[in-house]
Amino acid sequence: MASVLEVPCAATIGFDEAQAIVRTNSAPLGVEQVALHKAGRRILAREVAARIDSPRRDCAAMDGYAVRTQDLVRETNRLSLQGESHAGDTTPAPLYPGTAIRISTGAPMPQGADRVVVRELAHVEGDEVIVPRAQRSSHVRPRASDFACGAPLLQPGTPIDARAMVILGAADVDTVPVWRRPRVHVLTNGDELAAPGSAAQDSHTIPDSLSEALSLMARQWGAKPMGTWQSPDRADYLRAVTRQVLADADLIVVAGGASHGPRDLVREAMAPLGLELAFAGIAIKPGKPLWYGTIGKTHVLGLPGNPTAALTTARLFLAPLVCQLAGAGFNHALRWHPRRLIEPVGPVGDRDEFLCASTEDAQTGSPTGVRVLARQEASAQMMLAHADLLVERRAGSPATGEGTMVRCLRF
Ligand SMILES: Nc1nc2c(c(=O)[nH]1)N[C@H]1C(S)=C(S)[C@@H](COP(=O)(O)OP(=O)(O)OC[C@H]3O[C@@H](n4cnc5c(N)ncnc54)[C@H](O)[C@@H]3O)O[C@H]1N2
Ligand code: MOO
Repeated sequence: MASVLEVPCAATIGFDEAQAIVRTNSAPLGVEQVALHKAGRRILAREVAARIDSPRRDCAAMDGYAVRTQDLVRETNRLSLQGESHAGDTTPAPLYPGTAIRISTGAPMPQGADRVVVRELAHVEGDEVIVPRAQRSSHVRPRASDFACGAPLLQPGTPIDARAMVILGAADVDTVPVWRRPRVHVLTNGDELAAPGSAAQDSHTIPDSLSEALSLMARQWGAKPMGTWQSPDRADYLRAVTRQVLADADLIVVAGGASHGPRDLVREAMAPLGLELAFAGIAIKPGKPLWYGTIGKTHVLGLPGNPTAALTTARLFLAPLVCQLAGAGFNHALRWHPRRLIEPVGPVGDRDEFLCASTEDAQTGSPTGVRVLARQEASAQMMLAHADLLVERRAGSPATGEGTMVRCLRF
């Protein structure tokens, strides 16, 4: 990467190039072994193999009677009842010709039995059970028919969700190798900022609406939030905070102070700490002042201060960067999908646009439609209440009518 001093702040690159730079500069951080009960939402780093067969033995799939198919050749068949087998029992006694054993779902099949007659089809008379001719299903779950001991269960990169938890638990796994979570610090800056709840008493301030939002977004995509820090527009203060958080930051997210105002000091403040800038300025709307670099091994992502611009660019860059560092892969956060515009949109200028939009049912009633919100303002915040999607429109695209397919990303 070039030094901060070599790259003019006005340098503007395209969206795809900027994403490629962030992606290729970042990699998963390292592997740690974590107890299963703490592994929820983490990303599997290595393949995990089953430690046991499932089922462990041939077992009953239904409550009923374990029998031999050869004993069920007539329309009705009378068998002598000989004991029981329940889930958790040790191996039951073997089944002899002409006999049946009462069995419950999940219980081991007695040796010699090859099918279960469901309770509903049988009736008991004294110490005998009367069962019909063999039906199509044997209602037996063969040993290792779900998975065998040693079988690979989940591929590296799999997020450990509730479904993955079932599989890992079933395979008797108690610890799993997962990628380390990126430790993220959020740094907002501006003389005007005050913590939410404390702005009303001072009319010169505005609430800092980004600290908690960015911290939450980072956490939602797999980061470990380490703290939020507020700085006035002072280079010495910004530098001191940065120096302090560098001790345990994999990623510093900065909001504000990204453009060219006399008080946009963040990059200048970080330069003496070794900031290596990869880009500053990108041809997208909103988010033109976005910048990215590293200080040693720490990634630094600079978002514009306008809140909707900050959140939009965070969704496009912070979310995939966190996913990349957390082992889920950059594109895990970039699941673009097509939707049909339900209203026309205007032409696009010379920057790619990412528009706040809302999911709308198309006239067919299928939830595939999208409505681009009317007033797109990088500084507006209320618009976010309705924006559950971002719509991508490439630079130079003409106005387009209702019904056109556009690429969308969950916001
Ligand atoms: N001469 C130019 N001026 C501006 C340009 C430009 O290219 N040339 N870009 C504009 C664009 S686009 C944006 S976006 C803004 C962003 O600039 P900064 O990142 O330097 O942001 P600030 O100046 O610090 O703040 C902008 C705006 O956002 C408010 N803000 C900042 N942080 C927060 C926060 N944590 N919570 C709530 N609101 C915040 C701040 O009060 C300002 O109103 O610059 C344009 N200017
Ligand atoms: O690009 Mo700025 O991010 O318009 O608001």
